[in-house]
Amino acid sequence: MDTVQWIILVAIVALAGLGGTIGLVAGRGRRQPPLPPGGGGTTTLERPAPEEGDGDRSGDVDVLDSPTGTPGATAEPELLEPEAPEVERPDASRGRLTRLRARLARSNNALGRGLLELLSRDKLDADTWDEIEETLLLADLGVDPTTELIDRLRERVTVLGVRDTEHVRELLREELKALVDPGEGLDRSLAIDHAPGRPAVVMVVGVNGTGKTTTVGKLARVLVADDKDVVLGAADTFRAAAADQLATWGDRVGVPTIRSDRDGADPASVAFDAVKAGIESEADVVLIDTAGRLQNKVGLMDELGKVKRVVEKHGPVDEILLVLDATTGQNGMQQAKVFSEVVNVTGIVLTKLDGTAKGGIVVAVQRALGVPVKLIGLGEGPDDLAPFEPDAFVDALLA
Ligand SMILES: Nc1nc2c(ncn2[C@@H]2O[C@H](COP(=O)(O)OP(=O)(O)OP(=O)(O)O)[C@@H](O)[C@H]2O)c(=O)[nH]1
Repeated sequence: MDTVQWIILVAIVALAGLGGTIGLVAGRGRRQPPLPPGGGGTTTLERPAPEEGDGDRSGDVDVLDSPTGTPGATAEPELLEPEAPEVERPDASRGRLTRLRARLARSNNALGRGLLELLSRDKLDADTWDEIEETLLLADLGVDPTTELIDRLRERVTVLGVRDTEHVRELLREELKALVDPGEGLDRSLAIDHAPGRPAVVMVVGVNGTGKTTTVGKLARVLVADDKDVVLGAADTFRAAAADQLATWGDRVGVPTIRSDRDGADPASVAFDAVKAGIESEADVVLIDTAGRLQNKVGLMDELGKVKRVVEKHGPVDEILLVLDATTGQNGMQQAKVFSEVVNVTGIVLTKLDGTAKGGIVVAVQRALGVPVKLIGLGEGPDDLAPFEPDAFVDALLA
């Protein structure tokens, strides 16, 4: 080959190489989908803030956002499809308390072990009974239940002369069980069976910081694990982060969240839209998170009362769950009373029972409100919420 032929050959090879590179770059560019609106991979779409008191609007719920939903119309929908986030399959709710029992037993060690030790002493004198009383009061059992328990135990242990540890444990178990589950027709099931044409509506109320939003998120997972279609309503519009937090819980299990993008928007309107979206999507359950500022009772009453009234335009609210932080003791009892005067509480959720030796609060709060504990929170993990089962609870206390 002479020089001219060499130059022509090198030029052809160089051009072919350049063409290939351009092709690869262009191809990669086409396959790269643009970020979904808002970026960051979140799929929560936000609605304009509703007008104050404008609850009864129709046709404007355009915000049923879901990780599996499709964003707004585009010329090339296949290029704009966001990557579907991984949807988790939560643990089944059955038997959860048994699984989480070790946490309850650990934190309430002082109660169960302490009582058993005291009751197994050779001599059950007045001082020992005082110590037993103190242990029960420290566990927040409340004065009346403590007196009742001591009277009954005194009678059975002293009079019958029961001494061996197994027998004492059995008597204590029976007496604690009688207090935790007084058998006055306390129905611990959640009212989550939807009526024809509308979902069951569950409102979750409580002071901020008690674990309300977390509980709504965990409860959504319990329901999803039980094959329910759920819609979340972020009616805690007082703190914008609360709606973000709720939407994140929902996203993880493929549950849509209805929210407003405006801080301080009308909570009743958001709750109304959530139920409306639940009806339209034929959901089984709508869970509504609310704000619980306790600045004064009148303000709270106005806000929660309005949310309930507006939601009831769609049909009755089936369940009102009051979330109480078990670590707050008597303070929590005070909150419970205020809330129960404001709304008709139908069930109690006791959170943070993993971090307190005050398991006796279950008895105290049921007595004070005449309403059953239906769920308990036993940790910060997503599946650390369990249906309350009196037998498993008492067994854990005495483990
Ligand atoms: N250890 C423990 N922590 C919990 C439990 N439930 C909730 N928490 C924690 O309590 C803190 C407050 O929970 P939130 O759900 O934000 O409380 P909130 O009542 O909704 O408060 P706002 O978001 O301000 O309305 C969070 O750090 C939760 O992880 C529980 O059962 N055990």
